[in-house]
Amino acid sequence: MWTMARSAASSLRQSRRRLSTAINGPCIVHKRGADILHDPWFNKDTGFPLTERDRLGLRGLLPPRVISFEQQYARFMDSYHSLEKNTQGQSDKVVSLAKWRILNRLHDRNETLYYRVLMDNIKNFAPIIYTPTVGLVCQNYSGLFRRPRGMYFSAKDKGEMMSMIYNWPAHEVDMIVLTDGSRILGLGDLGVHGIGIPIGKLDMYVAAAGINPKKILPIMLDVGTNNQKLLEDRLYLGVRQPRLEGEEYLSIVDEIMEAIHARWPKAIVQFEDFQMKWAFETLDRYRKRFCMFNDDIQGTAGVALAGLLGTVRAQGRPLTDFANQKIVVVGAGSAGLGVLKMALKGVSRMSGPIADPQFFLLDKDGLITKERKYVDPAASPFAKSQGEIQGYGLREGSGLIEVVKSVKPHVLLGLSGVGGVFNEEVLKAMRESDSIKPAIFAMSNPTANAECTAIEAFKHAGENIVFASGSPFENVDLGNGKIGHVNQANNMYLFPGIGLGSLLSGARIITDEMLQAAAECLASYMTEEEIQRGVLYPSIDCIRDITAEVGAAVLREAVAEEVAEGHGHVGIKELSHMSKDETVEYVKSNMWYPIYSPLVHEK
Ligand SMILES: NC(=O)C1=CN([C@@H]2O[C@H](COP(=O)(O)OP(=O)(O)OC[C@H]3O[C@@H](n4cnc5c(N)ncnc54)[C@H](O)[C@@H]3O)[C@@H](O)[C@H]2O)C=CC1
Ligand SMILES: CC(=O)C(=O)O
Ligand SMILES: [Mg+2]
Repeated sequence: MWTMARSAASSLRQSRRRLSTAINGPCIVHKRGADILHDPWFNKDTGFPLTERDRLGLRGLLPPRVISFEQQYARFMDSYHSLEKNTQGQSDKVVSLAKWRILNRLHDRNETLYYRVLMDNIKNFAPIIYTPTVGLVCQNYSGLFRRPRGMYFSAKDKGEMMSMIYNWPAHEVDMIVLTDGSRILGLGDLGVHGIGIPIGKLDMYVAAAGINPKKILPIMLDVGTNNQKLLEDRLYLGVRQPRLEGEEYLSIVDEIMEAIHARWPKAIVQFEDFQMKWAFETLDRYRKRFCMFNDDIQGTAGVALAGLLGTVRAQGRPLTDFANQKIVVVGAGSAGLGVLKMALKGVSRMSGPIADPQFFLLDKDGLITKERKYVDPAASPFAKSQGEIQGYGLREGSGLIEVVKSVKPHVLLGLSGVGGVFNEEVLKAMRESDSIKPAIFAMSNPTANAECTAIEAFKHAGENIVFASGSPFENVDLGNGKIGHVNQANNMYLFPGIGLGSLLSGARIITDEMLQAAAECLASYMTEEEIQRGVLYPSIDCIRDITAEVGAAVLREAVAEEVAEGHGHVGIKELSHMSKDETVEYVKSNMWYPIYSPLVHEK
């Protein structure tokens, strides 16, 4: 299946142009008057037509003039551009937070308008509501907090979660992103402040996958924090106690999972930014019982694999050559190990099982080998034996520069969370890579934690590299009329499609094959011409289209594997009779699109 379907790519190009604009039907609302104006799900601000104002008891509660959606949109964008102008010259932090605030105020007030401006300006706004600014927001959460968003379950709620879950006002929930705040991006344990991440991820679900914002739910599971600074902060909003551990911790996660499942048995749960030990343990514990996945392990792996296959194509080699690529992965955490696990599977699918894949794994203590006293079980398949590294003159704990100099890798991939670890010396050593187009993936987030910047990579490693980063960087002007293209290797290209495809198939569980299908779909999205220019991933402007394709691929795989049960009125029989194109259309037609729907009051 690992082939590049050129015709598929060109039909995708066409479908990118006809963005699905499903008309939303009327919306039932159980409130009236000021309660509607104060509910961002239903509020249209000055956009309520006069007849609706009469029907809903709004007459007199708004200025008389009706402002159209387009006018409201233009007014917001004007305010946004004024803010950009007025904050010129101020620090990045001040500007980013000011932009986040203006978007957040709109989010709090009018979700339809918020999601439309987000969708239409995704390239400019994703860096604000998602990485990197979301990291800054989490770090400053206590100070920025104005009103809650999502649900908060804490260690103090043990035994109560089954009833608490019914406090959420929406009857239907499709998509949940759950965190315990223990590893927020590369920023470490941020405790309850980590809620910003599920919020940002779910914003991407709405913008990219068209999940109805009334059916999303960010959840913070606050089991304490080991961040001393937060524990000592008198304004810290979370539980001021060290993190629960062991069985005590797991029993809390069990409880929330049972509560979610009891109220919304078909909801998809995305685990996000759990520290490694719990990321793997909870994935193993729940993946056969609930429809869930871990984005950092599984979503990241698929995105990285798609990029790695792109680098093989960029060298003009057949995909089967993937088995011969020398890949150095820096960071043996949930993300790095997820990538290697999926890459190993990819290699054996393409070339059959091979004894010693050319993968070299480093953590904070250097190269991981079988000589090491303790190797995490998830990392042990990638620990090198003496025999495998002898020829390279390497040993247990060899440093990064030593490894790069002796291995001459085709790919250097960072998921360490450590900013600048790909220093000048390391990048210069990549000039001796055995690849004609060495690849540098600095995937850690947010920007300050990237292993190197785009400018550093092109400057030190050479102009012939392909470069990808987890957080966005500008393309690099190489000064000779050429541009160094910057890719964003971020799991945002997959998680919305994984969630959407699982939802629309009514999957009982999310299998490895469904994730593999998602990765394959992303891998085959780019044309040969794009790949040759070093463009490994689509522009974020196309994220809704790529998500529809990924969603369809996941759905079809769920059906093929007989884990699908159908969704709404569309049963398994209908799903299994859909052609590939029909599946894509079906997925698109289920995407929510932000327009004002007529509101119908029902008691
Ligand atoms: N671009 C993307 O889509 C994604 C990026 N990430 C990023 O990856 C980073 C790591 O995430 P996790 O694996 O979950 O974290 P983790 O905490 O589980 O693992 C970090 C790993 O890096 C290693 N490390 C630390 N310092 C190092 C050094 N100086 N040299 C080599 N290795 C070092 C640690 O020993 C550990 O193995 C974070 O910054 C996160 O934002 C994670 C998921 C997706
Ligand atoms: C992108 C993401 O999931 C992370 O950095 O953790
Ligand atoms: Mg994450």
